[in-house]
Amino acid sequence: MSIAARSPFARHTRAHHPSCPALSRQRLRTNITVIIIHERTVPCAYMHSGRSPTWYKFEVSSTGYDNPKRIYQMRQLSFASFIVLWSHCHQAVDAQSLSDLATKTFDFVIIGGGTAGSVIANRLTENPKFNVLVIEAGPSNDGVLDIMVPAFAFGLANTAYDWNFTMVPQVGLNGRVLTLERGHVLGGSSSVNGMDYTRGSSDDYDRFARVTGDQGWSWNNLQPYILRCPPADGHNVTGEFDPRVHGFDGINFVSLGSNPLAVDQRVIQTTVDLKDEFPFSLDVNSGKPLGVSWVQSTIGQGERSNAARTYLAPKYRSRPNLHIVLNTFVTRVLPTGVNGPLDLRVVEIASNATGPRIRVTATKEVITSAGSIGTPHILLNSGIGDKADLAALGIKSILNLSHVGKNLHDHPTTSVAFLTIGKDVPTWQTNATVLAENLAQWEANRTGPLVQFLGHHVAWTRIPSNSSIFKQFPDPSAGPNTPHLELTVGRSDGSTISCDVVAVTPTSTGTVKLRSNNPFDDPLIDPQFLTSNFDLFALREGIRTIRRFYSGPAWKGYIVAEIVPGANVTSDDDLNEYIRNTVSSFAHPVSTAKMSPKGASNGVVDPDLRLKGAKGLRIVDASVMPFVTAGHTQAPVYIIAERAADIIKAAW
Ligand SMILES: Cc1cc2nc3c(=O)[nH]c(=O)nc-3n(C[C@H](O)[C@H](O)[C@H](O)COP(=O)(O)OP(=O)(O)OC[C@H]3O[C@@H](n4cnc5c(N)ncnc54)[C@H](O)[C@@H]3O)c2cc1C
Repeated sequence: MSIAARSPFARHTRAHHPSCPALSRQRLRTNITVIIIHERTVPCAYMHSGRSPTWYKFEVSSTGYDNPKRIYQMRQLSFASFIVLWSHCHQAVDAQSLSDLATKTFDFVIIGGGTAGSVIANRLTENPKFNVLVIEAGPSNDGVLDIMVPAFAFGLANTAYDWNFTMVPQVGLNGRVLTLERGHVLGGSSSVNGMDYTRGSSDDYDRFARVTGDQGWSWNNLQPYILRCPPADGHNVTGEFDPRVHGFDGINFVSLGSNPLAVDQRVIQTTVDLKDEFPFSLDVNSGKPLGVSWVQSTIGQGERSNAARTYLAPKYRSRPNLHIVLNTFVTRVLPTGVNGPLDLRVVEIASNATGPRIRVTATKEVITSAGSIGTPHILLNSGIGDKADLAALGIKSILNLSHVGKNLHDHPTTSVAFLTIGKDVPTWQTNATVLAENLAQWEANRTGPLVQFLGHHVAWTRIPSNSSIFKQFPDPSAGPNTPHLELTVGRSDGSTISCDVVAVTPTSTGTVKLRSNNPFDDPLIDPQFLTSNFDLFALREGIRTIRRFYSGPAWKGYIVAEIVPGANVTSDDDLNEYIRNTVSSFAHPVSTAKMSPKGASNGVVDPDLRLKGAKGLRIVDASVMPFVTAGHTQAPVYIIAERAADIIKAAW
């Protein structure tokens, strides 16, 4: 059952409003006015060809709502998506339905219907005796083209599906202010992410086990949960992955790229020509990711496989014991007020900043799955965090846990791009006719170029052990199977090749703090990028490594020139300046409510993910990782959430 109220505009589907590329002003049948106020070209983070897709900025006004003007951005062809977006944003639960929640009984209340929250909701409601409520701040993911179509993944930043966070000025990046995308929609960041599926290394999980004192978090002991995410795809994938390291009956889809790229063979040839430095690795998810492997993505049956589509599929959403409320913001968790140990089973919610605050109580547990930014934000607003910091903002402390919001790890990334002799062919990014054709194919049978997202290969490399940097820093990686660098080789759009260089074992750590005592104010996010020289060294090393990759024989006569940073940018100082001016977040913030051993004074949760110093509340999301894994972070979140669901079920 879903409690989400129906939108008055829900009837405005794609069928009612076909694409309208020439639109400049459109009055719809309802009271919405849409005006294109600004047209701009968004530089493609992953391509340096200068042929970025054109986007449009909309000012939207309506009567009858308390938030009459909003600015949205989207592709021209996505006007229909705009209508879906608008209707979803206004599927607000009315005050009556919201206060009705306070009178109902729930065994578990899950804060955040994101990646982890969807897994927990699914697994707990397998038991018909558990009545579960999920509270999600964002709208529904249903029918949103930019979420469903894999190739449109970059269209989701700065929309209503993104929290639109900005960071504090980064001292390590010449004071630049970066954005941080986070999913603000059912399915959370799995609904907006780049869909890369990487578990990280076996060392990463063995280190989780070591630092938490719980062998249940080790690579071997997590295998039942790791194998719940299978690769499934229509084409012949022999030689592109290792079926022995995958399960085939999980809920999520994971697949291999289905549209061959012109450069694929050159990449594979490089793993032969330069095999000492860039060996072929059959499966990035074997626990030993080092080498060049085929990319695995959370794409299935031609569509993004996000947690809302899979773990909250209609057959699960229709369970009578699962209740999902959308567009509803959790402001705080509160004590039950019963004498005895601090018992945090009350959740305070509101539709918006000025609306009434309603309290919902869980009879068994509250599970916070609001992500690495949302979770510490809610805890701090609740008075759970560093007592002195909270006092400075006038917030009464209910639990002095100084590590809340500390220890923020994220992956800094820069890029390298080359000009090739490859010919530009019109693509959906550059040509409206091609886009219309590709979209028609995708809509007809979920195939074609729009099922692709970026390239097919990634190289995972280590900084050599005799490198000078290890005289200044201990090796920050979790072990010898663990890469220091991710290099997205083989991403080509015809005439250019681009490559993300990612430092996947960063040593800079930062914070998530409160800006004010108003829960509706965005937090202060400060990853402290490149404040550690190790991270700067790693990115320099990454740029030099990628230059060696593309100087292999397979690329002779194909690569014409280096576009950025440019072949003349070679000295440490010049590379440092380029890196400081270009680094952005790879969108992998974690560890802001990290796990530590039972009884340890550091950390925020114990290895069973219970909040330290209280009862009634667990945290299950990316914030509990003690370190960032050396890979993308959604697979670890799925794995953590699958095990957490079993821990919770066992407890009850
Ligand atoms: C742009 C982008 C690209 C990425 N690319 C990749 C990739 O290619 N591969 C990969 O493995 N990982 C990628 N990631 C990272 C990965 O998606 C995340 O690490 C993972 O999904 C986080 O899961 P989570 O459950 O911790 O949080 P989320 O999935 O973000 O879920 C948190 C949920 O809580 C909700 N919420 C937050 N605060 C509140 C509140 N106060 N009240 C109610 N609800 C609230 C949010 O709206 C959200 O739905 C990417 C992330 C982004 C944003």
